[in-house]
Amino acid sequence: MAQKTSQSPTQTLTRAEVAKNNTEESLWCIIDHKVYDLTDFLDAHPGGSVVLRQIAGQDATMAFYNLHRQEVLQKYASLCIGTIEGEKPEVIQKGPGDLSPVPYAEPLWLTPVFKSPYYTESHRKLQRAVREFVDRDVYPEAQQKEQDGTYISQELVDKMAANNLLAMRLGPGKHLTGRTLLGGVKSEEFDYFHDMIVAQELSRAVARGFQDGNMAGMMISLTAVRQWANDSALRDRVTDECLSGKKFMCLAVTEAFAGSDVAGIRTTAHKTPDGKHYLINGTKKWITNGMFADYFVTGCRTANGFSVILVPRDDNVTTKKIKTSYSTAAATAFIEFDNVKVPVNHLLGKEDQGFIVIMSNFNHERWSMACSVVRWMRTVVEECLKWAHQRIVFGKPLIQQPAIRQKLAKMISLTEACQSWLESITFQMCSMDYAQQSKLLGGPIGLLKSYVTRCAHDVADDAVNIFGGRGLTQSGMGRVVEMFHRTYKFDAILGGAEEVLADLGVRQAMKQMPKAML
Ligand code: HEM
Repeated sequence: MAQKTSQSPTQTLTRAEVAKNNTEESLWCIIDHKVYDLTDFLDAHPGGSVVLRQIAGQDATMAFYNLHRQEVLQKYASLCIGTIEGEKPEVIQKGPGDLSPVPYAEPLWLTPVFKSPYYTESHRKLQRAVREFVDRDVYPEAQQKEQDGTYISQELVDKMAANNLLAMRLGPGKHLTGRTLLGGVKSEEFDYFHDMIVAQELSRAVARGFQDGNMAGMMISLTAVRQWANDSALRDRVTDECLSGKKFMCLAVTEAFAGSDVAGIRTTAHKTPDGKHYLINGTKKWITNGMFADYFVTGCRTANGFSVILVPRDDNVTTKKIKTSYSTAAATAFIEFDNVKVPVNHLLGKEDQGFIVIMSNFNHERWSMACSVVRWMRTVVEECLKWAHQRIVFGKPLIQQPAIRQKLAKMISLTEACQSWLESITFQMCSMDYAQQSKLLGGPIGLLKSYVTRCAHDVADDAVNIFGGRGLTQSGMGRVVEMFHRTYKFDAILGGAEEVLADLGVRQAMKQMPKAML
């Protein structure tokens, strides 16, 4: 029986030496040409000690990759005691910022040799820098918060603010002036393709609740303040507070009484007799980031219509946590406004004419959601390709089953089709001003989001079938697929339900219809 020793990971060992360490007193195995000492890990192994005793002293590479994600080995790197003499690890270890070598895991413009008319070196620089930031700084916290349901840390918010990631979330505009962006990108270069890159890279933290907890509320509400505030001093102060990460903002439109049907809301804003304030009364439901928001961009009924008002939190605002099917890290709230007094300069746009504020603001929100969902679909395609490639079923890799290849073909096609349409719409956004976008792109963006989430439905469905039980399990190999299947509906409902947006798209198209019969 071999003696248990404390070895250095740089040492080389022979297969014969490993074979001698085949008992509970000293249990080694080989995974990808590296030697692991599992003796002290036997009792801690989530898969139990029996399976480890069965591979004691042997090469367990096939068995390991049939059941574990590569990241398991990174997490337990301390168990590695050396490498097999004359052999080299074959598995690719991805570092922070690296592109994936898996086919279709990256959009075509990031795939070697493939070209795109839309992206410049500036986009590539931003993509590299944001990916590295997400891998290093966002991913670890996202995973932890998704699990424990607590909110984003001030430390990460500060880091994002310092790197102008918060500012970039609002899209192109004057709020970027004078800021140096990640990758050395100049603020005047920043267009909607840069914006798309930020949205898509951030969703690579694969934590759907945290993804919304990560300032999604500000992203969809500060845009309305920037565009529609009547008081420029207020606009600039609030912008500075939010983009520096000192204050938090959310969009408070939906209610128990009205979801996508914005016209049905019951929260009221009555002017005080002196005309200096509004008194806000009512409730809001499903408000992303509402739990920690300092400002609420709130849809209200006013004397003769609907208005949007920036409401600061005070003692008359109460927020209660709502548990949804993704993590409470999203800080989703039920809100009560009980006689909240707000100065009239907090009105956004004109009184009773809030629809244009909400509707034009929706475009960027819905488009951003489409960006993230498409990236999620791609991540799921990557997960399925990796799994089908390494999972052995009926004595051969899963990918050798034609039924699985049919599913993958469909998933890849849907993802590529959605990305291409997204890029085409993004190009239109780059060449239109805000007013043109509001007038002409509400319909196409509605159709895009609606179609993308329908495709997400199909991708999620096929992915779970490919993963089997693991696609229903919140840890281990299938955890990304499980999360996508559980949460893609957020994108199908939030920001306008699938059917409502599809209908909007057709109604808007009909407005352009020539009067004459054709
Ligand atoms: C360095 C060696 C190993 C480490 C660090 C390790 C770690 C883990 C971890 C963290 C899990 C939880 C699931 C996950 O996160 O993927 C797990 C599950 C499991 N492990 Fe290991 N493991 C090792 C080697 C092995 C080997 C060699 C075998 C089999 C021969 C094995 C069999 C299993 C099984 C059967 C499960 C349950 C999987 C499931 O429910 O899908 N493990 N292991």
